[in-house]
Amino acid sequence: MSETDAKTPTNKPKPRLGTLRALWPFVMRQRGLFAAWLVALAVASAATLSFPVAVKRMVDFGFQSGTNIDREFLYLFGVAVVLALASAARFFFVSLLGERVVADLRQRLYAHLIGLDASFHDRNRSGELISRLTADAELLRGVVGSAMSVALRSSVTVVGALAMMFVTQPRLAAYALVGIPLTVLPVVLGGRRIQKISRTSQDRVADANALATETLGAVRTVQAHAREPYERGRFGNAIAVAVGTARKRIRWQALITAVAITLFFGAIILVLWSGAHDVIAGRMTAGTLGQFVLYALIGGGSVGALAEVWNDLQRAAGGMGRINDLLGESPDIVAPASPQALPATVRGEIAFDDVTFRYPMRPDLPALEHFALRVAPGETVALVGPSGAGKSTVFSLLLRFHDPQSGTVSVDGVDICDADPAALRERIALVPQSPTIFAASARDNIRYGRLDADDAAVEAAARSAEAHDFLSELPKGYDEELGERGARLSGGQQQRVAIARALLKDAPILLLDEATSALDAQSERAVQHALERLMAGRTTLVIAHRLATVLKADRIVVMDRGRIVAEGSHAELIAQGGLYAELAKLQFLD
Ligand SMILES: Nc1ncnc2c1ncn2[C@@H]1O[C@H](COP(=O)(O)OP(=O)(O)OP(=O)(O)O)[C@@H](O)[C@H]1O
Repeated sequence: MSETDAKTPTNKPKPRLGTLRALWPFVMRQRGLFAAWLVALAVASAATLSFPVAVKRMVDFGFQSGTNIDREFLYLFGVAVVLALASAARFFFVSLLGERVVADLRQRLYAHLIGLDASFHDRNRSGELISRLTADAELLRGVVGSAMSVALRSSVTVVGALAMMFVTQPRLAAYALVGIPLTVLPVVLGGRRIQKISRTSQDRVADANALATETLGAVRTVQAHAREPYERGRFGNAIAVAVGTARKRIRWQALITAVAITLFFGAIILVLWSGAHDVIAGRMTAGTLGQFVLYALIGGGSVGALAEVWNDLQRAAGGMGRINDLLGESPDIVAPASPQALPATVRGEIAFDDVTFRYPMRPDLPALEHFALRVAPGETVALVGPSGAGKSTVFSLLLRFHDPQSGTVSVDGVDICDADPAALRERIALVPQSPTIFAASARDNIRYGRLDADDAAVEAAARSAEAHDFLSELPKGYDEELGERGARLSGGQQQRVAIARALLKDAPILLLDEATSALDAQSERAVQHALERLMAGRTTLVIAHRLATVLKADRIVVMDRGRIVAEGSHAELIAQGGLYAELAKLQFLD
C-alpha cells in the first residue's frame, strides 16, 4: 500500500448516491420483511388514491336529494380503515427492516474492523471507528427504516395522483405536469451540495466522538492533571464545529424544501385558477374539481416529502460512503490461500533471519535492521536496550502484526508468512507491560486465555499466578467485575491476572514485556514467582527491566537502533563494558 493510501479515507473521492446500493445485499437478506412491506405499501397507496374518488361521489351524488348519502359515508369510512391498517403494517415492516439491516451492517463492520491489521489501527483512531459504527449506521437506519419508505410511497403516490389527475381532467393535468420538472431541478442541484456538506458533518461528529472516547478512556490522566476544564473546552469546541457544519447542511435543506414546495404549489394553484373558471362556465362539475384538487394536494404533498427524503438520502450516502471505505479496507496480514501447517510436534523454536522492518507510518526509520536471532526451544532470552531500540517491534513481528520488508521470521521451522496467523498466535502467549483487563468478571478475564477452560482450570491458573488469594477475597470472588481496564485492581494484581491468563493459554512460546513500574516488595515477589512458573518449560523472549530477570535468562541480547549490539551472560556483558554496562548501571538499581 502506498503512503497516500495509507492515510485515513478522508482523501478518497466523495461517494455518490450510488453508494447506497451497497445496502441492497443487506436488505435482500430480509426478503420476507421487504416483500411484506411492499404489499402493505401498495394497499396503503391504493387506499390513499381512492379517497378523492369517494369524495367526488359524495359531493356529486350524495348531496342530491333522494340518494342514500349514508352508504357513501360508509364507503368513505371503509377506505379510511383500510388506509389505517395498511399504514400501520407498512410502518411496522419497514421499521423492523431498518433495525435488522442496520444491526446486520454494524455487525459486519465490527467483524471486519476487529480483523484489520495493526497498521490500519495505527492510523485510525478507535473513537472515529466507533462513530462509524454508531452515528453513520444510525443515519442508514433512517434511510432503510423511513427515507426508503417515504421515497417509494411518495413516488407511487405522485405517479398515481398524476395518473388520476389525467383521468379526472386531462387538460388541467397537463398544466400540472409542466410544474413538476420545475420543482425537481432545484432539489437535484441542491442535493449534491448537501451530500458534500453532510460528509464533512459526519466527519466532525466522528472527531468529537474520537475525542470523547480518548479522554473518557484516560479519565484518570485527565483528572490527575486537573485538565477537566481544558477537556470540556476541547470537547465543547469539537461539538460546536460539528453543529456548525450540520447547520450549514440544515440551511441548505430548508432552502431547497421551501423552493420546491413554492414551485409545486404555485403550479397547482395556477391550474386550479383555470379550473375554477371552467366550473363557473359550467364546463366541469364542482365534484370533479374537488377530486382534482385533492389529487393535486396529495401529489404536491408527496413531492414535498420526496424533496426532503432526497436530502436524507444524500446524507446517508455520505455515511454509507464512509462505511464502504472501511468495509473495503483489506488487511495486509492475511492467511495464505493454503497455509503451511505448523509442525504437530511443538518445539517453540524462534528464528529471525536478517530481518529489516520499517513501520508504515515511519518509512524513513528502520525499527529493525538486519536483525538476526535464534532462540532454541525452552531457552529464555532477555532483550535489553534503550527506549526505541526495537524490542517491542521484535514481539510485533513475531506475532505477525506486521510483515518485515526483508528477511524472514520463523517459528518451529515455518516462515510465519506461510502460516495461518491464528495458528501462529495460538502458539504464543503475550504478557504485555500494562496488561489489558476487560470490564468483565475476574473469571472471564482469565478465561480469555482459553475460552473453553472450566472453572477448575481457571482457578488452578490463578493459584499458579499467585492471584487466587486476592481474587477470592473480592466481594464476589472470581465473579467480581474488574471494571474497565481493571480499574478495581492494583498494578501488581493486574499483572498476575494477565499471567494467569497466559498460564491458562499454555502456549509453547512466551513473550513477556516486564512492567517498568516498581511494585512493592511483596507484590514484586508474588509476580516474580508467578513469572517463574509461567516461564518454566517455555521458550521465552522477555523485554527485561529487572536485574533478577536478566540474571535468570539463558542469554542476554543487547539492542540499539534496531540492531543487536552485544550478546552474552550478565557477567560477560558487564566485563565488555559498553552499552550494557551503562544500561545496567542506570536501570537495574537493585
Ligand atoms: N506503531 C508504530 N508506528 C510507527 N513507528 C513506531 C511504531 N511503534 C514503534 N515505532 C518506532 O519504532 C522504533 C522501535 O520501537 P519499539 O517500540 O520497538 O522500541 P522499544 O525498544 O520497545 O522501546 P521501549 O523500551 O521504549 O518500549 C522506535 O523508533 C519507535 O518510535
